[in-house]
Amino acid sequence: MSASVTVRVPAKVNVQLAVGAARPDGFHDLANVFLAVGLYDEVTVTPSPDGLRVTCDGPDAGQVPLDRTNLAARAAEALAARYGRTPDVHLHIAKDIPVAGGMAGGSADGAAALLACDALWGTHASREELLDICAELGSDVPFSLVGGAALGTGRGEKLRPLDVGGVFHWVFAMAERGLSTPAVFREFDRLGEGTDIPEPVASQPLLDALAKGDPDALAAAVSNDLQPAALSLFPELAGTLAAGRAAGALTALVSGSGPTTAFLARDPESAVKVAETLRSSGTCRAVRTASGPAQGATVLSAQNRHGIST
Ligand SMILES: C[C@](O)(CO)[C@H](O)COP(=O)(O)OP(=O)(O)OC[C@H]1O[C@@H](n2ccc(N)nc2=O)[C@H](O)[C@@H]1O
Ligand SMILES: Nc1ncnc2c1ncn2[C@@H]1O[C@H](COP(=O)(O)OP(=O)(O)OP(=O)(O)O)[C@@H](O)[C@H]1O
Repeated sequence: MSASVTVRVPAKVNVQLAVGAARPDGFHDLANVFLAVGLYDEVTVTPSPDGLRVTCDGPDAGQVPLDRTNLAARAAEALAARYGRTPDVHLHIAKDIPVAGGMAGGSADGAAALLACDALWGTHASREELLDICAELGSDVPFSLVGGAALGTGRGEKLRPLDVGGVFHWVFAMAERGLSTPAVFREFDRLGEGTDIPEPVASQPLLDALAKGDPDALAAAVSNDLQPAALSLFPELAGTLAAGRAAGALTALVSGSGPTTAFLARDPESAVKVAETLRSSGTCRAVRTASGPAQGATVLSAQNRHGIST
């Protein structure tokens, strides 16, 4: 049995986020087109005789809960419960995905911890079982496991993989503070009060643009129904979006529930230019470039108790 397993897991951007009316259970039906992008967390799991423990390093580590509310801890507990064992592991998160940024950072850690514990414990859960546990943990977690590009329906957990015909180059601007996902959905409900909210449907031009790998067509088709709600709670984001557009981005949008803003560039050179301009614009905390699609949660290395890679 391995004594340490490391899993790498990507962030996501939603290139389409169509949101329906609130359901009786409080969730919203979505047509959620996910694209995984190359900003990664790594979760390393090792046996811990003293019980479950979480540690974290990285620029945003101070904002990550280290108790049992951490999605990585919840994933380890969920897998252990299914297989009738104790979740006696140390989970270390090397965090590079912004926290509370709308890029599914916590969800990514949940998916990574699940895959890592499955490998460490040799539980050999089926893909379906892993996806079931992911869906219990959160709406974005199944996609973090799968990666690539996918259409999420239901609350976002029912996935259909999508073809992507090329690499898309993105710039991400991190905001000065986070936004709470439930608060953004609540604001969406408030803004929509008294209006007819249509059923969420995936955009065919958008799916075609992804399949062709055509950045201009994708730029013309992206949409995010949560953007007005995110802007209402965080009006300064309008300035960041405008700065990126003025810098030559093909399009600018809020990533998921925000407040990270996403800018599509035609090529890597143009992404670097947009990133430089945004960095000096004074409208954001930090700027990163990343391309997608990126691979979902992947076991990077496993070591036995003698420290030998297996
Ligand atoms: C905004 C997105 O990131 C887009 O991918 C997701 O829809 C949010 O996914 P997530 O963070 O995994 O969300 P969950 O942990 O499942 O739910 C957190 C909260 O967000 C709201 N929520 C989430 C998903 C959904 N389809 N409808 C909702 O209304 C609910 O208030 C819920 O209590
Ligand atoms: N492993 C984790 N990493 C970061 N935050 C976590 C983690 N586990 C739980 N959380 C909690 O979840 C909250 C949201 O963090 P997260 O980074 O997942 O937001 P997000 O990227 O906006 O999520 P999403 O895009 O899925 O809506 C944090 O404020 C934190 O309290």
